[in-house]
Amino acid sequence: MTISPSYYDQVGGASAVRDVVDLFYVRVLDDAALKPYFAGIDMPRLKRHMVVLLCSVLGGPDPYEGRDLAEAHRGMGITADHYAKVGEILLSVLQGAGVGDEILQHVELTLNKVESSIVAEPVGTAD
Ligand code: HEM
Repeated sequence: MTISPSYYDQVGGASAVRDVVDLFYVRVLDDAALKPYFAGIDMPRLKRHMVVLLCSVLGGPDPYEGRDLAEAHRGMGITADHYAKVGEILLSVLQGAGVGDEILQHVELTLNKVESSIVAEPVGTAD
């Protein structure tokens, strides 16, 4: 019987995820529309929490112990457009790091699932 390695192992573990997260925030802060959200934020701490979250989404060994995503983003007024931009940056950095389609799809699905916790406006409502 073959036990296939977790997505976490396939992407190269914590050090690969750290590299992805570093580049992710470089790209996010490089975007004039996104940068203001991060004014005054403790970026090393944010990066640490994002690394642990992304590792756990990929099936890594440690559970995410940062704040609940709804609580962490409450009151920021994040729009669906800005959310989409951030999601695209994450997927493009993962793709640039050589992460395969199956894992990209898993991350995209997860991003869709947590969107309503993070954006400040109703998601997917017609009126
Ligand atoms: C795309 C999905 C997103 C994920 C998975 C995510 C994940 C996280 C995580 C894990 C934290 C740290 C929570 C903690 O303090 O324990 C955080 C905080 C934060 N996020 Fe996000 N985030 C996302 C989208 C966004 C977007 C779209 C924006 C703004 C455009 C944003 C802005 C922030 C800011 C400013 C903080 C710092 C909050 C603080 O320390 O007070 N995030 N996010």
